Amino acid sequence: MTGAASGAWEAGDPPLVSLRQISKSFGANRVLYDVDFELFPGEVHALLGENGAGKSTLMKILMGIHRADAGEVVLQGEPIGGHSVSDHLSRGIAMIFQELSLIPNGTVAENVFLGHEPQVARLWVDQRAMRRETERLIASLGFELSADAEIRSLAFAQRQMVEILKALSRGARVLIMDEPTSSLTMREETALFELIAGLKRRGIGIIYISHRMAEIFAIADRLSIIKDGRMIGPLKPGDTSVEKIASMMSKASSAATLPASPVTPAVRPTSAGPVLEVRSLATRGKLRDVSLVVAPGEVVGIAGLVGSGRSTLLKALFGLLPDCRGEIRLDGRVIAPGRTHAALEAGMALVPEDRRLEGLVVKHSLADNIALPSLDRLRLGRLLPMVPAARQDRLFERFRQALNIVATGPSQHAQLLSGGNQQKIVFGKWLARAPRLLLLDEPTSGVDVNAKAEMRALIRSTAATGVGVVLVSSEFDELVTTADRILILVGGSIVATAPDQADEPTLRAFLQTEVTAAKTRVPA
Ligand SMILES: Nc1ncnc2c1ncn2[C@@H]1O[C@H](COP(=O)(O)OP(=O)(O)OP(=O)(O)O)[C@@H](O)[C@H]1O
Repeated sequence: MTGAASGAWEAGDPPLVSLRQISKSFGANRVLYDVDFELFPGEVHALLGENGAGKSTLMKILMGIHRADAGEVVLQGEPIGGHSVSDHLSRGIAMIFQELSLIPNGTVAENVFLGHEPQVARLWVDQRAMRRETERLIASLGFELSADAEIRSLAFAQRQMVEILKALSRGARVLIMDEPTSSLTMREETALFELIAGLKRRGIGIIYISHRMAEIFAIADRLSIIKDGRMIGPLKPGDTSVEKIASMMSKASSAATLPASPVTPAVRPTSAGPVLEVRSLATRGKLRDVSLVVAPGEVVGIAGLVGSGRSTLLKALFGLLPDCRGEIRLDGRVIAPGRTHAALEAGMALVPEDRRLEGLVVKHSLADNIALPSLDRLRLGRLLPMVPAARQDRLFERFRQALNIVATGPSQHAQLLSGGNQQKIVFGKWLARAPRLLLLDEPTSGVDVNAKAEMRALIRSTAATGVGVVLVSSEFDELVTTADRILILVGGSIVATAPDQADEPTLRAFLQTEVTAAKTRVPA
């Protein structure tokens, strides 16, 4: 599907939204410089830029969360004055967040109309009208969804649909989507693109933020790039290429070199054998009889659909699941399952998928965050347990350069960093510990295209020092370019190894075949 071909947007239509000459600073940090941006009815306009370039800030101004220092937001020819989220929402501007904000034990209809329920004589909620309206909306978009279904029973993609219904029920004309495919299976991704085509036909304009180039070329009518707070574009996807966009986004492209001495190696290999040996690992319902071996210097990729048990496997290895059974050996030494402290001590490190919940102490400084797992090695000495701030700052500086982290300095609070830069901090803090085994769960999710390449090179160069790596990723290009071997996980079991040297389409097709085969297999 090409964006322009499937869209309702025609050049010459008046714009739905115009952002004119927008400027914004946070304290002394100037983030946006005189930015112009337009969105037309029925258009998918992709917004790109390196992590920390200012995309979310611009969108928050459009949504009324932040007020611009200068410039104006114009909706269908009318400038929007104040900055109030409810005002902008009532004018039809809505954002579909990555972390969805639904009430799990409410129904679809209750969530869709949350906060603007139809009422009977302003006394009570008109349940029937709410259901009827929800069903009408569902039917008009051709969703497969019941108005009565409870949110907690729905898959992520269906929850995303509810978020979209919620926005449309409030009369949204502008939808902002931030990395909407990151938690979707392949089939759900196709369904989302079809849904977007339907929204376009209704004249809804979509601002699509993503670091995944393939999907931008699949669905965007136009794209604009923010570089260091300044706007480049708009461009037509047909007039450019992934390489050109990557070089337009990048400042001076920084060399992906790991700081040569990551603190000091924590645990030296005790044998020349495998780094990791796992036998018959199982957790109730989620992992079944998983066995795998990782050699020193090897990157083992795990491919699977959403819900196949990929994150569970990493958590089980790292001792985060108490009800886990089986045998785990690191450098030949047995690590009891369900013991995080033992896993950490033995030299494992886990970069979790959910950086905000599991990866960062958001109210602490970047230097604190990056140093946290390495404090024992940053201390002055055994008898002098204090950690000099300068050591933490130096550690932060090394990773800031290697990963091109956009931050005001080591003392900046982690919560003020852009999403992609937060991910780089989580990645850096575990790399700094110099682990023996690095467990990576979607390590480059939300990270810009240049930084993705840098992080992948870093994973390779870390492995080259003898570290074992288990890499879970839903980005097939990441697996085929970074992993030495790719295991296929279906329904909590490793069912196959992908063919050597498989390219992206081969891996995609191989996984699909294994998923289909697993459905027909009789359970043992
Ligand atoms: N509330 C805030 N206070 C201070 N600084 C902020 C705040 N919000 C964002 N920033 C800073 O503004 C800059 C732009 O951040 P923004 O989140 O807009 O980037 P982004 O392009 O969306 O990045 P990403 O791709 O990583 O999501 C960053 O340097 C960030 O640290």
